[in-house]
Amino acid sequence: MSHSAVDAALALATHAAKPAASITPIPDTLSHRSSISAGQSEPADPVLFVTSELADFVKVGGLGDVSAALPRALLNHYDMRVLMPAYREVLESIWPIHVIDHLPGLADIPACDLGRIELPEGLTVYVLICPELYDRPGSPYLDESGQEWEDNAIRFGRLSLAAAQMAMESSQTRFEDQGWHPDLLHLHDWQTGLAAGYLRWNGDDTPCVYTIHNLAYQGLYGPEYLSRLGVPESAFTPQGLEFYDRLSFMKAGIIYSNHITTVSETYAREITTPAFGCGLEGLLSDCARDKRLSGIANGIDDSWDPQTDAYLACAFATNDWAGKRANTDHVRRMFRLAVSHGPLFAVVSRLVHQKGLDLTIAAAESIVRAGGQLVVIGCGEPAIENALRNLEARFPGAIGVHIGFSEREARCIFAGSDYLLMPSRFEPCGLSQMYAQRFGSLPIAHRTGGLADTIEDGVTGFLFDELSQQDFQKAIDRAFRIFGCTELFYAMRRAAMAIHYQWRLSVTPYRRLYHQLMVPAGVTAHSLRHVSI
Ligand SMILES: Nc1ncnc2c1ncn2[C@@H]1O[C@H](COP(=O)(O)OP(=O)(O)O[C@H]2O[C@H](CO)[C@@H](O)[C@H](O)[C@H]2O)[C@@H](O)[C@H]1O
Repeated sequence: MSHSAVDAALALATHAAKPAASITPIPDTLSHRSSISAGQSEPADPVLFVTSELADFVKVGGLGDVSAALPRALLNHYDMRVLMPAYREVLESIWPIHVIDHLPGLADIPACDLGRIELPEGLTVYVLICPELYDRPGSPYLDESGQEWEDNAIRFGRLSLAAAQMAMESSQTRFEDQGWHPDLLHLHDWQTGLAAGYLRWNGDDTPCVYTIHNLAYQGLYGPEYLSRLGVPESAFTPQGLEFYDRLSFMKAGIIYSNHITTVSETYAREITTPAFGCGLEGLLSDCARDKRLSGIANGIDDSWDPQTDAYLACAFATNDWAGKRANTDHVRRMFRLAVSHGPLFAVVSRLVHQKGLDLTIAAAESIVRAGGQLVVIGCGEPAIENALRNLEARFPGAIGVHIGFSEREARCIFAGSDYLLMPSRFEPCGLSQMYAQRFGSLPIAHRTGGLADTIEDGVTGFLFDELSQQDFQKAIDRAFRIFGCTELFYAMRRAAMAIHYQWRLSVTPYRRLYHQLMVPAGVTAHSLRHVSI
């Protein structure tokens, strides 16, 4: 059978769910004004992208990747700038920081300095210099022993407050950096949710887009934090940011922002249901009804290219399967695995309940018995880390585990593996499956969220419907069978490598959304009330 005949046969055999329509499609309202901005004949609209991670400095998971790529992808159309905390990794980076302003504190939130860093590709990053909150070892969210920083509410209250202070139109405190002042805030996840609240409580109507990357992390704190964070008592109601007697950063973002997005169309629908809504499904259903909720899929940046990736043992292109095999051999050596002709399965993941590692751990023995091998890189919950270490000890030479975080190793594993296991319980978008596909590793994944939208079952990977050991095992069995049919296997690889989820595709819906929300210059209805937050 020729390659194209195999491809056609595979395409016919697929049972994949096609990406469904967005629950709130963003209407095409881009006017000449935006295109003029794109052509740079008048200044592009200023947008502040507020995030707790940026892969240039620090990345815990997918948010770091998105924050590094999406603002850069939007730079052609907007004067996009990023705001983030000056963690130790930022302070110790090679990039000079120019201190440009001082932001006052509020209640228990300390005052801080605002620095500016110029990153490659013209990306300006504002950093919050507040060593007492951010200059420490550990991750942005956890201390070195894996416990949440006990002052996270204040740390991310500080980030949210800074975003609001920078956007406020108050004549007294109006922020401006050489004429730059944001006309729109793009907030990400619970760590930034209070920003929209701080604006509204001060009568400021600067538009806010709030993107949910993971609804499961909500930033919930006791009512004593109302006064500590300077949140008005009147906001502590079920219609405000109260969530079962606690203050919810996530709910603040949803309630006070103009529009909510999440990172795939399927997840946007899922979070309006009790199974995925984490208790916020009612509110999110209301948002959907009011056309305030949309799904805009993530992309992946151009550095994910097996032909140019400097981290790989051997660059390779589609059909250069010897080149791909050189990477497989390299990964086997990295993890001290035996020489083998069987398939190499991989996990590159945060080791958390969401990712269904319990299913992978339970399937590992059957993978080894069937002649496969497994490599894992990840870090997270100690119980999962220990279970994986035990697995490695039980199957030396067949299972290799690296508890840790390494971009280089992750890329080598995507390039060297045949299959990537992602039995996620839920997956807002998922980037790893897209990286794997680019590098010719076929994802085996639960049909949920962004996984359902980016994997075509039997063509660019394998999907299973029910989150059960049995269904997952069936998908793994199918992968073994395909591995034995070389032509089919290579055809799937080719199909997976051919898809490229470029950020360019996500830029258009974000532009439409920004455009819809930004009031044309000169007719802004911003409150010019004197406020001091
Ligand atoms: N030990 C390790 N070493 C090196 N790299 C590692 C690693 N562990 C994970 N990574 C990398 O971290 C990223 C993880 O991104 P994902 O999107 O797959 O999941 P995450 O749950 O973090 O993101 C959340 O936000 C993103 C962004 O919106 C959504 O796609 C996702 O569904 C949602 O859960 C990938 O780039 C992966 O390669």
